[in-house]
Amino acid sequence: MAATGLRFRPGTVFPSHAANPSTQPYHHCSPQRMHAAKGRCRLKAQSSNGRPQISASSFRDVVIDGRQSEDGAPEQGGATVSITVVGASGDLAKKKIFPALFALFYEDCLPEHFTVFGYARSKMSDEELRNMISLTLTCRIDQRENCSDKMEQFLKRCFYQSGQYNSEEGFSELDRKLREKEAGKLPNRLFYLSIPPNIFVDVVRSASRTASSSSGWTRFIVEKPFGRDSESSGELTRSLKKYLDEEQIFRIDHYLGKELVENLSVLRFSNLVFEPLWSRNYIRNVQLIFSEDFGTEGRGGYFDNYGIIRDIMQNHLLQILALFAMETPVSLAAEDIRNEKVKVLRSMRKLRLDDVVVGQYKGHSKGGKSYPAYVDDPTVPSGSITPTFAAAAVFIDNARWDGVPFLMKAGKALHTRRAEIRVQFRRVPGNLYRRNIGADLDKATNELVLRVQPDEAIYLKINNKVPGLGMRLDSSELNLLYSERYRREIPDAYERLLLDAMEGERRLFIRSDELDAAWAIFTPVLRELEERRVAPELYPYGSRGPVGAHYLAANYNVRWGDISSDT
Ligand SMILES: NC(=O)C1=CN([C@@H]2O[C@H](COP(=O)(O)OP(=O)(O)OC[C@H]3O[C@@H](n4cnc5c(N)ncnc54)[C@H](OP(=O)(O)O)[C@@H]3O)[C@@H](O)[C@H]2O)C=CC1
Ligand SMILES: O=C1O[C@H](COP(=O)(O)O)[C@@H](O)[C@H](O)[C@H]1O
Repeated sequence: MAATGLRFRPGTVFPSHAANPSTQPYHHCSPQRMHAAKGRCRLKAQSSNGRPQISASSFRDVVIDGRQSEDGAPEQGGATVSITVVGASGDLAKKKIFPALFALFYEDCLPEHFTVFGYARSKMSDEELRNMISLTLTCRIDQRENCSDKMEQFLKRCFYQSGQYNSEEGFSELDRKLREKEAGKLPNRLFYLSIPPNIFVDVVRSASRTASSSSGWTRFIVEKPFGRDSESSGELTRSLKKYLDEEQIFRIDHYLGKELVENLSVLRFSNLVFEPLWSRNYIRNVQLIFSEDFGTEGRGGYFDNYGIIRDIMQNHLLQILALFAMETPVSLAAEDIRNEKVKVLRSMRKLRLDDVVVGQYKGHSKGGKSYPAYVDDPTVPSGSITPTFAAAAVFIDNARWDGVPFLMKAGKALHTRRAEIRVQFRRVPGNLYRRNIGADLDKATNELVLRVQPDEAIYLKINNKVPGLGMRLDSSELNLLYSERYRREIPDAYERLLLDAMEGERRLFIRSDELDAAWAIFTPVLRELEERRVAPELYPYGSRGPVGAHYLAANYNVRWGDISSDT
């Protein structure tokens, strides 16, 4: 396989190469497989914008004989990357970022010379940070061979700096320690802002002034929420751009790092059977569904200021929609893809209040167990009307999608945890088998389901003849269940995105014009919901959500796919 310019990740092979051990997807890292994995993680030579970059591969290439000093810091020569997790004491850092960094290290996807720093106000020694990280290692790696050895090696590369978020002294001290670890190598620095949004700008101001790399790149991964509406988002962008170029800002939407979402474009653009059907001519409606079987437990304080529309719909579901509906990009380069996504978003109608249903979960007892209401959370103001559930019908006013309802549904404390994309096709015109199907022809239409999580799968519902002498049809599934088809584990979204940020690959990060277009769709309705104090429909914790969602779908002659079947 040609390597230059292409991105090879562990497992990016076609089955026809399976006989060649050097290209086999590796499942777990035996020494031989580790060697193969190194190759696959490291072959990328250019970032999507075509600029030469100090990619992970370059580290390995430049430092041919790189050695570590006692404390794990790299020695002279070559390049290095320092990853500073700002807000290191927080929930996301512990739950996702450190485990993802360790998984990348374990898979040999990090550069030869790297250092991880935690930064937060909490007082902690390096040892305490290491202890914290090791205790919260609940990643996919923890059952693997050599995990504890690798963990020890990883922890040696982790350090901590305590400081205020608006303090140039704190970040100057960090800069001093970073320089020490960089030990004269070409320094590249990645800051991950895993902090509440009200301090994003403080951190960027202080860190960019005092802790930017002197000669390598400096990048900032910015977590959501990117504002509450068009105005605050615009303000945030303007403030960040006082200190950073757009090129340095990596706005993360972790749904874009999920395997099935990444696969959406492959499915569409590399299979002849799908793309010709991908329009209003054959597709009746598209459904984007997110549900969680737990409430806002522990995050109520943050959540109450945002609500489910801002937490899930305006970003995760809308990003999936844009990828789903975009025209074929000129190439797979980040700017080509983001150009197409922004065109779709700009073609969308502003969401109307009549096309939205909001809900909030209420307390519920079942089987002797009681489940709290949203407003029982002590961090939620009493009498809050913040929606924990929303359903919406959105439309793309362009030639491809004119009149096709895109239905979104997102909720917390529902009966199941699931994220999926459902594509319901039109009925077969003049269907020869209509007698066998019955009166409701819409029930017998094809449905393509991409289950993003859990149990990743792609399946297509088709009408099929039940074997036998008669002519009875049923709805059956052509099912690609990932756990059966692929032996390898699916990486966490944060692994992919962290690696991308280090490689300067922006394809899965949100550009500022995409963000503006996304807020333009939702801001008017969010304002109206708040100004009119629209009361959410209450639904019991653990239920399927408000019935209003069914009426909304029925207005467009749609049945929710996740309700009508349970598959
Ligand atoms: N947690 C999650 O599942 C997800 C989080 N996010 C986003 O990631 C970011 C981080 O989230 P999360 O880790 O949950 O946040 P936390 O509330 O855990 O905050 C992270 C750290 O920031 C510091 N901090 C907290 N509140 C304040 C404050 N008011 N002023 C100054 N510092 C504060 C604390 O560190 P210290 O006191 O030590 O300085 C804390 O450990 C947020 O933007 C969030 O929206 C996005 C998706 C999912
Ligand atoms: O961004 C967010 O996502 C999580 C759900 O992420 P998942 O990868 O576990 O599906 C959600 O719980 C949280 O409220 C939201 O802020």
